[in-house]
Amino acid sequence: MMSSTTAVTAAIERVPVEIYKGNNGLEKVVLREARGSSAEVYLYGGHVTSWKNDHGEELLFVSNKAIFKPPKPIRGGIPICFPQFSNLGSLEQHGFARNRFWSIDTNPPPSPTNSSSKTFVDLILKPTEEDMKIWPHSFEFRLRVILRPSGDLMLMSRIRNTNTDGKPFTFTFAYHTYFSVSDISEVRVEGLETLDYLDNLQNKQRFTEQGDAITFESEVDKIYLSTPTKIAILDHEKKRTFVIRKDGLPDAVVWNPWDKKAKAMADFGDDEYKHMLCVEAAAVEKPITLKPGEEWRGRQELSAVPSSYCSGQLDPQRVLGS
Ligand SMILES: O=P(O)(O)OC[C@H]1O[C@@H](O)[C@H](O)[C@@H](O)[C@@H]1O
Repeated sequence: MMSSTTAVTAAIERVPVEIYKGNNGLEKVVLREARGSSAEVYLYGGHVTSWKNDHGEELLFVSNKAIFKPPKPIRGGIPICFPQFSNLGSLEQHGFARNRFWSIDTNPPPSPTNSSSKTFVDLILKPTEEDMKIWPHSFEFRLRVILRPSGDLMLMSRIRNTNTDGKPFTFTFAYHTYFSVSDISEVRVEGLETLDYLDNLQNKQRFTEQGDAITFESEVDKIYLSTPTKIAILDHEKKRTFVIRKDGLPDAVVWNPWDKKAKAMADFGDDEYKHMLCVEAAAVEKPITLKPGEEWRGRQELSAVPSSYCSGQLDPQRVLGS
């Protein structure tokens, strides 16, 4: 549903941000690059719901049954998990940032990472009085979503402790990215082999990954620890490779609910598990603590590149090398 467009310009040179009414009238920002790529970000959740390449192909998965209605988070895209990942604390699952209304930050402090890209939006989340009843801390969470001329999508988060009571706070975090894949049984993940992980399906027990590459034939819910800064998702059928580059986010969660859990989720189609995979750049094992005035940064950059390889013959260096 596309209706009124508003141009928001800032002092810096940039492409004006387009704002539309999206599903259920919720506002979304649309970013477009000259070569044809695009991205959409809902203010509800600060949530990227679409990332398309130059050919207009959607690269993120969003469920056909996704509920675009507060307080339910949107099923798919890139939910932001903050200030708590999963159920690792007293807050609701994955924290509250994904079901709060963010604002456009028209006057963000300078950021060193945006020298060349002009297509981006700055969002900000600050806690309400109600939020502070459940998490008694004052913070400013700035999220910049950048679409590069190449079509790469970058998310950069800056979280600042603005407590005036002198108290530090501690949080865990994830970019809960749902990648769109042709067929989960044709997908492999590279970059996590031989690493330790906590298995959410086995009481978060710690194991060491043994296989050459990670492939999928049943439910998976693992938190890989101290992961490299690059991870690749190879979609054999689609001949597409996603590359995740991350910074400040040592862990990587890999999740697919598979058939049984899919059926139990109201906002997820019974067979949709075949067409998605979550690989989530995260900071989980070692929670982050900020003193008043301190700021944390966590960044992920996503690329989608054509891949032509024969299963089992991939040289990981070719994908993961810079
Ligand atoms: O249904 P939610 O709250 O969006 O969570 C989906 C999944 O998110 C993953 O990150 C967790 O590891 C899983 O345990 C969880 O089931």
